[in-house]
Amino acid sequence: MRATGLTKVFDDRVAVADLDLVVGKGRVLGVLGPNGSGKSTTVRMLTGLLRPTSGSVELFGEPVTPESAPRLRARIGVQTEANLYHRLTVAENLRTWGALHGLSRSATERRVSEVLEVVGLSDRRDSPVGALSKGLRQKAKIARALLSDPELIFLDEPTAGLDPEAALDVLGHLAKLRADGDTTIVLCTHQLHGLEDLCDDVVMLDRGRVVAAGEVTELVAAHWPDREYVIRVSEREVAEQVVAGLRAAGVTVPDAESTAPSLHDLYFALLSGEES
Ligand SMILES: Nc1ncnc2c1ncn2[C@@H]1O[C@H](COP(=O)(O)OP(=O)(O)OP(=O)(O)O)[C@@H](O)[C@H]1O
Repeated sequence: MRATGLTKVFDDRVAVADLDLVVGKGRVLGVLGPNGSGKSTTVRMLTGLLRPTSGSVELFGEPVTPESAPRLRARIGVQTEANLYHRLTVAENLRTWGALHGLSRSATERRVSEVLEVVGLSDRRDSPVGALSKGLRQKAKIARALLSDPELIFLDEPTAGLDPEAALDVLGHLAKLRADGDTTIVLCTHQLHGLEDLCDDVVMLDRGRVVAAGEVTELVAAHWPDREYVIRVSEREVAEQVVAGLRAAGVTVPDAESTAPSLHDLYFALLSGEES
């Protein structure tokens, strides 16, 4: 997937400005940013739901146009497309989705079992969706996005409203999905916990503009070029002696207790003006 110069202006409000993006096959891209930064608008343009004011999108090597969009959209999985039917069971919801996507009955049955296994929901396949917790419902939506075995899936806030444990569980299942195959995943979120282990690449948006884009480890390292070294010792006095020895030898040790910055630190440094 590739986006070039992607821009969306609503009336006189610039929602997304001149966004360039490439997502390689099998990679996980996190689109990050605070409320109103342009994440949903970006995803709606990438999935062919919203026409950009200017710029272009390519899916599977083909330009997205009003004519090609429906055909290309059939090849991607989108988590938020429609609500689940609360009175139907998880499996019945997925069967309905399979029929909508033209899957045969036997293919649907096979995929229902496979995707429920992937998201860890097999034991709730016969529960009505209305009886599921929010976290399990999110998993059911992710299962639905995976049903037609798409090469590319878009997830919008897959951990929204979940407690930290449920959020990590959902992210863990996505990480497994990444490890198992070559599904490309684009996910929008402003919840950073656990994201570092899942995303290969990130784009950080602020008021529609890209403030950072690239590989997570490279971005963090580029923002803090000074390397930090951790000396692990079991006693504090030993650490103090090491630091005192280094200082006596003329080495500058500014902070003996600092820890490595993370994606979380980078996010707040870039988007809230906080520096660690
Ligand atoms: N249909 C629309 N008409 C007018 N303005 C819009 C429309 N959709 C989005 N916007 C504006 O574009 C900007 C970006 O909105 P967008 O929903 O893409 O942000 P977001 O990062 O997804 O936010 P959130 O995290 O709250 O979902 C906002 O200022 C929003 O008010």
